[in-house]
Amino acid sequence: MLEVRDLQVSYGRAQVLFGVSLTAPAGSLVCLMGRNGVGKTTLLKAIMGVLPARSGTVGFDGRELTRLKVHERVRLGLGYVPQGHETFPQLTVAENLQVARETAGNRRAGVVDEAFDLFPALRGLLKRRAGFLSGGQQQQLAIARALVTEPRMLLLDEPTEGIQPSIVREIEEAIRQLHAAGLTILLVEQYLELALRLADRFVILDAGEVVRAGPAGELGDESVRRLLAV
Ligand SMILES: Nc1ncnc2c1ncn2[C@@H]1O[C@H](COP(=O)(O)OP(=O)(O)OP(=O)(O)O)[C@@H](O)[C@H]1O
Repeated sequence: MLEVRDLQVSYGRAQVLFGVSLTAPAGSLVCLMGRNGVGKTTLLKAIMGVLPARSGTVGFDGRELTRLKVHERVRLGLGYVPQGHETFPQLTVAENLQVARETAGNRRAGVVDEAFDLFPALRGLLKRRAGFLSGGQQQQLAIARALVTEPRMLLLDEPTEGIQPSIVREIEEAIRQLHAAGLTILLVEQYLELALRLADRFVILDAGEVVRAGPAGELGDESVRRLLAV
């Protein structure tokens, strides 16, 4: 279970998160939503330790993570797929996965194969440099890269953004399978229909604060749609 309490985050003097609290129960899929620029990416980065929290706490499975470094959070079970995937373009698919496995200190050999079960197309691209893959394939590689660290929780930042529809469907199916397998997932997703199909719960941010949270069934409410309308 992930427990974020009263998190405040700033870029220099510009405060972006103003006391955000949210809970993702073990095994749940929580959709983090909100208009552009409200702080969704900032929240994920602060949960991972990519950005420091000014105050507040991040707890995971009973441990306080707030002062730990990114790689320590990875070793404790958090996996992260950043917005725009951020794969290493000069490295091959195999090397991208190898780097992640080493960072996490994971020696189990079968783990890469399991990631390919989810995205079989990547198996034939092992020697291709990531920079030469399509955007959708790079996104799949980024998810596979997070999975080889064997996380218990996955943070996914808009994995379907700007991706061709056929691969969006594959990514949606992969997320569904990971959720069904028991992974806890925090998914940033702008597309309401996708959130309705995947989420158990949702949290909406607006101007760096949580303005609404609840079970996914409420996502269809007019009042929720209004919070998301541009
Ligand atoms: N490195 C940075 N330095 C200063 N301000 C930043 C930086 N990154 C983001 N911001 C600002 O912080 C606010 C929140 O940005 P953030 O990327 O977290 O929002 P978001 O909800 O993820 O948006 P989007 O849906 O567009 O990805 C925005 O006003 C943005 O301009």
